[in-house]
Amino acid sequence: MSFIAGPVTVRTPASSANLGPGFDALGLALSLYDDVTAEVLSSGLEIDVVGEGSDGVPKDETHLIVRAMYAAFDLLGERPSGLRLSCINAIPHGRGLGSSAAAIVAGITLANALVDGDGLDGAAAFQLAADLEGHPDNVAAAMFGGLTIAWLEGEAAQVERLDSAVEVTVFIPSEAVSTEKARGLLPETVSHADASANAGRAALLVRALTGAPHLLLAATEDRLHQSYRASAMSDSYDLMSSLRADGIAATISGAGPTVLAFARGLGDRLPEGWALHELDVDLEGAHVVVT
Ligand SMILES: Nc1ncnc2c1ncn2[C@@H]1O[C@H](COP(=O)(O)OP(=O)(O)OP(=O)(O)O)[C@@H](O)[C@H]1O
Ligand SMILES: N[C@@H](CCO)C(=O)O
Repeated sequence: MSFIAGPVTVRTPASSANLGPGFDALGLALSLYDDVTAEVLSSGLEIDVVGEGSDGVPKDETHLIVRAMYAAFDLLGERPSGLRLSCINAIPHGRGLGSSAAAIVAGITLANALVDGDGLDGAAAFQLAADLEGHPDNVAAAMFGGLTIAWLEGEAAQVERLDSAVEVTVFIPSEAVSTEKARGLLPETVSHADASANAGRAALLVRALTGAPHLLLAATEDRLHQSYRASAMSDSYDLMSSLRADGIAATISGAGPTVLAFARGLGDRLPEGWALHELDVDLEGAHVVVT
């Protein structure tokens, strides 16, 4: 196997998972991006990070993008002799906007682009991303763009992708909550009534997000995860509840603590010290940037 020298740049979108009732299944790609450039070196590993996470992420082989690249190269049969990575990050870490999924998908997409010949096909790339992330919802949206419905057939990750044109505002608190911590707050079992309520709302949500926005408030009602996680993100839970009480469809984005609202013009609801972005749905997913 051989490699091209590069450099190659990959752009990967942020994503919001769950969207209320679609826990671990629904994902929406958002117009906030990380750009990562990689090139092959004769030896060594050089990593430069600008923007989100620049102070926190490791600059060695434990860097998540490098781990994903190596995992893809290992499936393909060989790693390059050395690598240089340059990351320009806009997706905040540990906020529920799919930063880890974007890093994993960027790494796999870059590895494919640096191989001189056939890389992993779409199904193999998605399976690897879902295995590395541990659940498929964010990686589906980051890889394919749009609105994604992901599920598992045994261990095999599956995805169905739809277009969506909803407008979104995200409210991002300054403090992170790790996905690991937020998942640890979930109960082992839930009631049949709660499970069936979520199944109905999740079905309705797919319709609401693909051309029936008047259904969004009802369709984003959740009983499976948001209330269980409220203790780790009480300001976010309060903001989401107050937006919903005013008729605005709002959810906790992914594992939180970002609040996502399907509306615009909400600047007056922004808590002090938080950041706000008005975003569109990204329809492209991760892709090589052609210059
Ligand atoms: N661009 C990146 N480069 C390197 N490491 C990253 C990058 N993005 C995320 N990570 C790693 O992933 C961690 C955040 O992952 P985590 O799953 O907790 O949150 P998230 O992906 O931002 O949120 P969510 O999964 O709820 O959408 C970071 O602390 C960092 O270790
Ligand atoms: N579905 C996941 C998304 C975060 O990665 C969760 O809520 O834990």
